[in-house]
Amino acid sequence: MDEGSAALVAAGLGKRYRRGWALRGCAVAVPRGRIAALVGPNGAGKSTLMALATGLLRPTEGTVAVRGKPGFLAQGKPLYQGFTVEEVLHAGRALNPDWDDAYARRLVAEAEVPLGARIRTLSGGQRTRVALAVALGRRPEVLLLDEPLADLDPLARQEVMGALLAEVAEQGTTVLLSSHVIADLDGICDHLLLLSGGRVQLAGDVEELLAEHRLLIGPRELDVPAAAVVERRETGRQSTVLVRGLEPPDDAQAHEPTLEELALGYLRAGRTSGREVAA
Ligand SMILES: Nc1ncnc2c1ncn2[C@@H]1O[C@H](COP(=O)(O)OP(=O)(O)OP(=O)(O)O)[C@@H](O)[C@H]1O
Repeated sequence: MDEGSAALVAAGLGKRYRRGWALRGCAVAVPRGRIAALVGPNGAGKSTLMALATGLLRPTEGTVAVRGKPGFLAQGKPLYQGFTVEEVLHAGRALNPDWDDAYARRLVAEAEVPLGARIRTLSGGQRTRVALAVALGRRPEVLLLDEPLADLDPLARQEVMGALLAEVAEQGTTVLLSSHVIADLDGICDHLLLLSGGRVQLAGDVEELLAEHRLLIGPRELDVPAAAVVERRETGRQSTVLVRGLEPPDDAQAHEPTLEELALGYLRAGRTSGREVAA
């Protein structure tokens, strides 16, 4: 990876809370203009990485840098519940010297959210669209979104992602987006950062990663070189094996994994090999 062109870079990054390490030895390089998926199970360190990148937390060791004007949408979309949408936009303008009011208002109008409505009366999807308008109103170059899709129904998730994609494609914004629903990120994210137990388990260009892997389905006794196996499961008389950099054997069906199959394979493998960071 060429770190020189990266918009978000971390080296040897670690964060220790009183209970132990939440993140350790993380090397990250998200290339400029990419939409990067930040994926991992509960407690993997995703929010911690976001908070370190935005400067809300200080690293215990190592470094992290955002190269460009940052924008951040924290988990839970913190907007004042008693404010109207108009008041939220007003606060955005008052707090940010480089606020683009026309742009933020256009995004709210596109979401068909009434300006006079109080935040607490909005649906989850509408609230997310307002929170995104506030985050984008600053015209960030690097946008960090911590689970923006949580609590949204599938239709609202699609709408929010569509709106976000249209904006960042137009502006060339770099995005780091965390989500538990990996299927939502398929076809949208072109870079993957997979965290597990506070470590980076897999990172890189999504298309390249998918092309390097195959999901094999074959007989239980399917013979695959151990070095190529990422994860292997046996059900009944069948083996399902995720492999990297291997010409599929003749007695197996092979297909390129989806982003979800790839990520789940690595996450399950990480769980069983006990690579967690000691607390
Ligand atoms: N303020 C804190 N004090 C102590 N421990 C913390 C704190 N914040 C997070 N942790 C711990 O650090 C680890 C990583 O947490 P983090 O919130 O970064 O994970 P996450 O991947 O965002 O999880 P989730 O998917 O559940 O949101 C967890 O073990 C968590 O308990």
